Amino acid sequence: MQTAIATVSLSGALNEKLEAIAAARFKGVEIFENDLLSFNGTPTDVREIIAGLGLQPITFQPFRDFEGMPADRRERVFARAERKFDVMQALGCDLLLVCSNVSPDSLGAIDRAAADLHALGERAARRGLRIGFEALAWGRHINDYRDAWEAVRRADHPAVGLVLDTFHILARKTDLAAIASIPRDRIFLVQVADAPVLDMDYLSWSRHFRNFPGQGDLPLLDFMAALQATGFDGLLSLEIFNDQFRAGSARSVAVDGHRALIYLLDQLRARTGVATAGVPGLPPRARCRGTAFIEFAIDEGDAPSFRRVLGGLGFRLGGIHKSKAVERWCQGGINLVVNTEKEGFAHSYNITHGTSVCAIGLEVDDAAATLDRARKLLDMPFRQAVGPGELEVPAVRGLGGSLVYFVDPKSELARVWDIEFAAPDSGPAPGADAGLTRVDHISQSMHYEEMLAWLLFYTSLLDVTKTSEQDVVDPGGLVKSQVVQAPDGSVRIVLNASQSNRTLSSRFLSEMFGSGVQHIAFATDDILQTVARLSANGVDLLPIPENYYDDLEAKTDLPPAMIDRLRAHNILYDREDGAEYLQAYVQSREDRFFFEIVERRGYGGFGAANAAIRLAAQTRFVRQSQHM
Ligand SMILES: O=C(O)c1ccc(O)c(O)c1
Ligand SMILES: [Mg+2]
Repeated sequence: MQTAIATVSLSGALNEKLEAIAAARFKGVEIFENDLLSFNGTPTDVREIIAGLGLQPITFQPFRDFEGMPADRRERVFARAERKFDVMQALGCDLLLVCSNVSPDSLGAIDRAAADLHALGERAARRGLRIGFEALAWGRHINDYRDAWEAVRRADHPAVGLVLDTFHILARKTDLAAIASIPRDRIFLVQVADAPVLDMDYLSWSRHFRNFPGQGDLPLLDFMAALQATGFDGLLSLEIFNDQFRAGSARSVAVDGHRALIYLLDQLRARTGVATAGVPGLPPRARCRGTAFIEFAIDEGDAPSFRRVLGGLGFRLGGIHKSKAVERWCQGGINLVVNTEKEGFAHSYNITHGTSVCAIGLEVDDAAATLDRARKLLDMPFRQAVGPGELEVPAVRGLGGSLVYFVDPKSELARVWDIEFAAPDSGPAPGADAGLTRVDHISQSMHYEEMLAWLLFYTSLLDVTKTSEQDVVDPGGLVKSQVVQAPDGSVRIVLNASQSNRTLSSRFLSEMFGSGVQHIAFATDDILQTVARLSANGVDLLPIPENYYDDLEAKTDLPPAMIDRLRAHNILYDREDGAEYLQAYVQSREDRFFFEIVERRGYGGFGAANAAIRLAAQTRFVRQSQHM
């Protein structure tokens, strides 16, 4: 299988797109005519750029409104095609993609389309070129791959073949059974695109909302399995019309595309047991066992107050790094790493972002295999110099340049705390343990354009599923929120983004100079006891308005004494199908990260019903603090 991507999928000028495509290690490229027309260079120049980058131009496209034109316009259409053939020969590209006619002037009948395709095939063959015919979902007469195939079959010309595009096929929910009857050498090109399920006309949906395989909701694996059954081993190309991708960085979008394709073929192998030739086998998606640690990059000036916050939350100093200015703070099964080093990764991260989470450590079944998978998915491994007596903990770059480390219970990594840390001689007197048991979830804020990329990063690497996208109302605008989580809930990561720059999520991005962890939720088995201890430790919780509790009283059958306790401690409450969720937020005076406490009583969600209340309370609180 040869992997490729269409230039239309990326931002920039043609040369920039080509460079990004080569850098992302694709072999082939579909040249979109508009990218050529707007490029300041001849087709021969483009041919040289492509060759210089080690790429192959696999298709020139699209050639529109061809088949079924009335007799008086037919010659004109062929003359137009001959001009495109000239360009293709200069480009060194042998396949012209002809998409089905959308013109109201066009005439139907498969035989007419077949005759036109045959005649075009004759002309193409004279120049050593080929024609691939594709059914657009909104084609006037041909909008179904089965009709396109019938036209190609009847054209009966070796230079005329079929182009299958998953968007057009799956958007219309076309039955896939007929793919099995298409001889594999008659399929000249397969274009893959995913998309979220949206209720809109095919053309707008296709031109603005396509995304990479795995980023949308279309049953791409069903299609791939049907295609694999034909023995197809040809060109597989991403053709993604997406407004966010066109606005993003061509280089990172191209890498995302390749990652998505590798992951798609990996899932296909897992499903059918048949590997795709030329695609390396990957270790399975990493099974998550929990959050091993969260590392904070802190400068020395901020460290005392940060330690006070941790102490107030019931954490105690559990270890001091043997050779670095790094501390381990513990409570229940939670490990927080406080890094105040003056060099190295955490230090540079702190210089750019200030006090922030610079790394997340995930416990997986097999850390080395996880890193191997990450490499094969074109994720970015991270290494820095390791001192004597230190372990090299496998890591990749995560959101906003932060790190994701992998540890496991089966290697030396399991003993990292014993190997690298010594017991503290003395430390600040700890506040009372607050009963926090584990990291419940980590919430990350990012730019809207990045969200699809990070969903793909997590879902392709880890054994996690994503929930559907939710809109949360912030006083400053809407926030899109989507969760990736392990099947057993051992790891839950909430991804937030908004297009408004006035939401808490966006203010965090500007305050922190980039995307990153905005809040961390710790779990407790008894939130009432936890908040009582926090209160005794002098920790203030975010005030929740009285109206909220009045409404809670009206809509639930909670006993008044319980409502009073929730009210007294500023605890938010949600119930779904008998399962309960209780949450409280630690006050934060800035638009920076903050902590949350949650108790789940069989509850799997994230208190979506309370999100708007909480965001309003936080916004109000930060504004008041800033005016004090
Ligand atoms: O949106 C279009 O017009 C268009 C053009 C060429 C394609 O291959 C396609 O899938 C869509
Ligand atoms: Mg297409």
